[in-house]
Parts: sequence; C-alpha cells; structure tokens
Amino acid sequence: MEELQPDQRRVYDAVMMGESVFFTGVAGTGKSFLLKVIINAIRERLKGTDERVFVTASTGAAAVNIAGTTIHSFSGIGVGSEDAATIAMKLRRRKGGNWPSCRVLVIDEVSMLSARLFDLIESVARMVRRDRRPFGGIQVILTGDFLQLPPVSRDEQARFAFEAAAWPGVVGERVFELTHVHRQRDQRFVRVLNAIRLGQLTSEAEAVLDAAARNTLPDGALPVKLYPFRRDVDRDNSIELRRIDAEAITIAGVDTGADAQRRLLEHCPAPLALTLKKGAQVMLLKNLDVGAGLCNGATGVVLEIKVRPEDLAQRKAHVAHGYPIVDVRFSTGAVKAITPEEWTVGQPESRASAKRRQVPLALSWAMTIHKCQGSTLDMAEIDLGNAFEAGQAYVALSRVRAVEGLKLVRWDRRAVFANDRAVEWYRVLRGAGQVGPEEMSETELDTPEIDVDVVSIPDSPPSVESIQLFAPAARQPPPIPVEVKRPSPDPPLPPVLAFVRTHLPQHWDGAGLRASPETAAMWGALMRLTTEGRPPMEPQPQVQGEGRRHSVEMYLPFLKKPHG
Ligand SMILES: Nc1ncnc2c1ncn2[C@@H]1O[C@H](COP(=O)(O)OP(=O)(O)OP(=O)(O)O)[C@@H](O)[C@H]1O
Repeated sequence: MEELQPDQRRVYDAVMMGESVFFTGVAGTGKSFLLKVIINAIRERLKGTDERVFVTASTGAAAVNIAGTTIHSFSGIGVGSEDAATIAMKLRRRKGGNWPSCRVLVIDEVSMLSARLFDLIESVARMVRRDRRPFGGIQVILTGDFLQLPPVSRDEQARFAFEAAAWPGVVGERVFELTHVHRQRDQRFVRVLNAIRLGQLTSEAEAVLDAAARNTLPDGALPVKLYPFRRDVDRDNSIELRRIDAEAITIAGVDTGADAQRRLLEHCPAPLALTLKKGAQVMLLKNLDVGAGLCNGATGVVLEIKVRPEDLAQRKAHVAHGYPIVDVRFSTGAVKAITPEEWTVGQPESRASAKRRQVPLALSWAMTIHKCQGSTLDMAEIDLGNAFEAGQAYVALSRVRAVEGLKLVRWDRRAVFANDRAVEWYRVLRGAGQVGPEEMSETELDTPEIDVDVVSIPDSPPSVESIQLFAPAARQPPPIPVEVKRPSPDPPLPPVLAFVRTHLPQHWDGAGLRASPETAAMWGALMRLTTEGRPPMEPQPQVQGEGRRHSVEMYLPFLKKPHG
C-alpha cells in the first residue's frame, strides 16, 4: 500500500471497517491520492465476489480523473429531471441497473453535486434495493471540498450536498478533514491560501497576491494561463499555435467501447483531435514518472513529432503501434519521448466502459479554472479579472506548488470570495470537533499576537513550558521576538502545545532569540531534537478557543501527547 499520512490513514481505516464517510480538506491535502488508494484496496477486497465498488464523480472531468463514470450515469437518474419513484420503476425493468451489485459507491467531487440530486440518488438507491437504510445499505465514500467550485446548477442558488435531507443519515459523524498539505511546502503560502479559501483577504494574503501581480516569472518559464472562461482559453491557445511558423500536425486519437460511456470521453483531458506544431507549449496529462517530474500537469515544449511511415505524406497522424512519438523538452530540462496512452471511463471490470488512446498532451498556453480543479501546476499566470464563482480564485491560486510560480494578471480583489454557507458549515464542523487543524491559521492571521504554549516535552532537557510568539507575519528568524516563560505549574497549562513550522523556519537554531541564554539553549535543544535523526515535525494543531488568543495544539511525532 502507498505511504499514507496519519490523517489519511484514519479515513482509510474507517473505510476498511465498512463505514460510510465523507472526507474533505483544503486543496492539495491528498484527497484524490487517498481516494485512489482506497479504491484499489476495496477492489482487492471484493475480488472474486459478486459485489462491486462503483467509482463515480459529480462531473465528467472529475470522473475521467479517477477512471470512473458520472454519478448521473451510474445511478440511472440521467439529467435528474424525473422523480425518484419514476426512475426506480424504470430501473427495475432493467434489473435495477447498477444498484443491486453495488456494495460500495464512491462519489468524488461531491462538493459539486447539488443537494437535490444527492437526495434523488439516495432515494432511488433505497427504492431499487428495497432497503430502507441510507443508500439502501450501500457503503458510500464521499469526498470533495465545499470551498472549491460549487455545484453547477441552473438554479441561482444550488444547495450543497451537506444541505441534503439525506446527508446526516448517510455520513453522520463520520466526517474527516485531511490537514497536511502536500502540494505546497511554504507554510506562509499555505496560510494565505487557507485564508483565501474562506474568502478572507487578510493583510498577509494581500501582500502575497500584490507581490504575485508584480512577479516576473523566470526566463524560459512556461506558465499555464488560467481563465474563468473557456472562450479566453481557446483564443489564447489558437493564437499562440498560429504564431508558430511550423507545420501543424493533427493527431487523431482512437475511441473504443460502449456508446453510453463514449460520450463521457468528451470530458477526457486529451482531445480526440490534437493539433501540435514543433515549438508548441504542451502539458503532460498522465503521471509517467512522478519521481522524475513527469507528472500530470508538467509543462514543456514540443521538439519533434514522429509519425508512422504511412502518415508521413499527410498533415494528419494516426494513433497506432506506439505512434506518433512526440519529443518534449519539459521545464525541468528533461527531454522525453511521449507515446500514446489510454484513458478509461466507466467501470473497468465490466463491458460498460470506453477508452481513448491519444498522446497524453494538450496545448497548455491556457486552460479554464474549472478544468484545472484537481491538478497541480508548476507555474501559472492567472487572470482573475472575470472571476464569477465563489471559490474560483482559490481553486486557481492553489494549483501552484510555490508562490514563485505564480503571476497574477488583472488582479482584482473582488475575485476573492467564498460561499457563506460553506464557510459556516466548516465553522460548525470544526466547533463540533470533527475536523482538525490547519484551519486555525486563517483565523489567527490578522491577530497581531499569538500566544503559544509549549508544555512538557518528555525527554528533552530542560522542558519548555510556555512560549509566546509575537509578530506572526515575521518570516525570517532574527526579527522574531520570542519570550519563553518559566514553568507555571499552577494552574496547569493547557495540554501541549505549540507552534512551530508555520511561523518559524524549521532549521532555525534559535539565533536572534530575545530571551535569556538558558531559554535560547532550550530552544536550540528543541530545534536540534526535531532536526537530528528524528522525523520532521508535522504540526497537527487544533484550535482551542476563539478570538485573539489561540492556544494551538499540535504534536511533534516523537512526543507523547499528554492527556491522551
Ligand atoms: N501520502 C502522500 N504521499 C505522497 N504524496 C502525496 C500524498 N498525498 C498526496 N500526495 C501528493 O500531493 C499532491 C496533491 O494531492 P491531491 O491532488 O490528491 O490533493 P487534493 O486534496 O485532491 O487536491 P485538490 O483539492 O486541489 O484536488 C499530489 O501531487 C499527490 O500525489
């Protein structure tokens, strides 16, 4: 099994116990990564039985991403215009469609499924299966982030799945939040993104985005331009392609499989007809060698297009026998020969699937923000001038790994906004203690002072009892005034801890600490402890209390958590 982080592991374990769950998390916390691990494990477990796991998503693009189908197509609801009883009746004539053999149902990007459809699907499940339990007794695995793009609906105000009547019965208390961001390492950028996710343009966020508007990307950089609207994307890509003085070659992909599923291939990131030229900017659409940086989203430039001998005389190249071969120089400098790959939609084990074979490349001067949801980009030039949707700015900004790879054009502060109901839902959830950390950083951003308590660190002489950090926005060590107080056993300090990676560099040895030599030595010992032969610190804070003072709980993996 892939290496899961502790927060991911908790979800995995609950799923393996047979529980229905919803797991969420800010962008880049590995929701899709975890989902794939879970799907593989369940498939393995159900092998040789009549029961099946069905993998679905709320949108075609998300379905292609996880090699599944749309929830509409799986469930038999079609566009969802009929009532549950009518749909169930029709399905019964087809032996219940997919429902009878379904043991586990996965719905990815459930955040883009409206409450109305969620309820409709849940009722259909109960009726077709003649089982009154939620979803007719099926184990349901839901994931998504309600603060990214909302449900697509013709109604002005589509309600979220968490507002569905059936939601509490389906997931109950089994809501998990992944908290460790994998996509970005820079904790300041993570904090800024988390604030933007909540629609808060904090002073720190504003400073970072203003700087990104002035940012000059490195020479030779190949940023992807992200736009709210498709028309801008198509315009940019065709203008840029036309600008290149080289012969255009159209690569004809091949679609096979069941008709109903073939329609889904429209959402395949690889177009059926892909027109390229030498010099075109392209993006890789598959993970070929993640370790070498050849992953979904990696950008490069076409060096050469090698076609089958029989296609040589034409401007059209066919996908067959490993051809065409497109040599691409990636932004890492690596040159790689890219050959056709396959995308499967539908249910891979059954005949109800369709495949597209195409060279896994797309023109990548520009793409829509809706399309980029779920991907990771090295560099992006983001046009937020026409942002129209809650969460859209957040989705766009959170694609890049580092702020250095970000350039804002037509930067407009009004682009940053979140859906109030989704914000409130997360707030209540957090209050109920169902979710973990990371969220704490948004609330504290505007707080000029943060009190952080570090208590009883076993085995580390001497023990640090309390640290107060001021100036949360300080970035470099020397200017951060840190005051370490002496132990105050009475009244007892709150259970552990502390602070660290979000505000102080991990390898800071305490230089510049404004404190007694003894305190500085303590701090140094603590930092050494965390950096020498120990696993890196993984803050797992939980907000305790509200307002200006935050006591942040976290534990360093090598410390025992007091009070259980
Ligand atoms: N446990 C892990 N070990 C190694 N890499 C991981 C792990 N979890 C996630 N990642 C990597 O982190 C990156 C972000 O993960 P992923 O795309 O699954 O996040 P996400 O929560 O689905 O993000 P988004 O909400 O933006 O779609 C990916 O490159 C993924 O491979």
